[in-house]
Amino acid sequence: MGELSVIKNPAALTPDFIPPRLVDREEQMSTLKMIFDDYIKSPGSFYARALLVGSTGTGKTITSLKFKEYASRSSTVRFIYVPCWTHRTMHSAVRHIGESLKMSIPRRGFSSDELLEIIYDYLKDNDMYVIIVLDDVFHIVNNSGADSLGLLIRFYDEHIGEHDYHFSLILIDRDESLLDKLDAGAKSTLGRNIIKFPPYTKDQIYEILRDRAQEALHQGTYNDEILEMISDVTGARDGDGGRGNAKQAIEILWKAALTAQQQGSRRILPEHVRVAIKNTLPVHVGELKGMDLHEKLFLLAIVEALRKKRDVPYVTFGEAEEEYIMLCERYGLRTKRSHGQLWHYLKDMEGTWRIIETRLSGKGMRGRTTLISIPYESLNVLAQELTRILDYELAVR
Ligand SMILES: Nc1ncnc2c1ncn2[C@@H]1O[C@H](COP(=O)(O)OP(=O)(O)OP(=O)(O)O)[C@@H](O)[C@H]1O
Repeated sequence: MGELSVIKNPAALTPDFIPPRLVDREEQMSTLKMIFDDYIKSPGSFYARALLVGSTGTGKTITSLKFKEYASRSSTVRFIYVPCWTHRTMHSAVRHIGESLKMSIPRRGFSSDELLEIIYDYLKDNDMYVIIVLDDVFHIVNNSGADSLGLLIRFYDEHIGEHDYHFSLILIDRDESLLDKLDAGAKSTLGRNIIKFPPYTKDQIYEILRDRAQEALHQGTYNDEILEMISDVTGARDGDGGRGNAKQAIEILWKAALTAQQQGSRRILPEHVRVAIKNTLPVHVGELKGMDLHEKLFLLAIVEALRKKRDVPYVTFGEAEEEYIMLCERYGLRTKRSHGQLWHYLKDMEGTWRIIETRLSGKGMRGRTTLISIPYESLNVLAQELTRILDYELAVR
């Protein structure tokens, strides 16, 4: 029997894939269009420059690629994309620009400034107009210094009077600290054209995943709750840096789908997602031993309630509480914690121990109730560990 296939189009889960639609980046896209429209419609008319900033996985690269699609439709302006993690010095970046134009660039003997002049003359002689994208430009600043970038940003200061702007510039960086490293002139020009990419919220990540899953996975191999489980752990949360990264979310979806497929499952199950999350996120789950006895019991109750569901990654607070009461009885504990205390434990498990995630139920359920999931660890591993600790602690009491 052949392997059951979950993944329909693996290419759609790779970083190179360009999705048909961008989720919630209309504002950034329209600012880009505003800054560059004159350059695109009347090439050479002025020097357009923009700085795209945002933490990793917030869609800066993909937005610049979508902008390229848009601009290429309506004009003769060409794009030259420079991945600065490959071309880490100004010299290497400028060579790459020349090579993209099919120029024969001498290997030695020219500084990057001289090469840039040669490229500029070539563009002028051939009546060509380009938009240069320097992605992750901090590599160049780190290796060649901010001055070399400053010279590029103010390139036409030396060519005043020509009014023949043959290239424009899009810079991409993780934060705005770049500006402080530039000279005053470059800083003020670029500072006026900053486009910010905030981290994605849970809902935005969910939408990105839904679109991606439709492209990449067979119908019926996943459901909304699987995608929600991934958005819960990757979507931005107030005051929690490092989240809101779409790249990580897509990677988790890919790993979960692959695990499901390798295990011969027809569908992605919550346990596949847990393994994928554990392999992707640098999450440190707190030492369970440090928890209160009844907090551990309540956590085991959540684990057991989730294990009964298998296909569904969430249990309600009520279901967890019922399971907790049964567990207390099984362990012969007469004094149980109150509803309010259990609620307090829940907040602690989410905020301090970082082992659960909660969300409010959406439509389809009567009223709004708190849904609990455990995305960071396999349920079997947790159940074993908790039972071992509890058996010991209760035996020695
Ligand atoms: N708004 C979006 N809609 C659909 N897919 C998106 C969106 N934003 C990001 N993605 C996807 O998430 C992944 C990461 O996006 P991208 O590479 O553009 O991030 P980035 O901000 O450039 O990250 P880095 O700083 O690490 O280079 C890509 O696979 C991209 O297709």
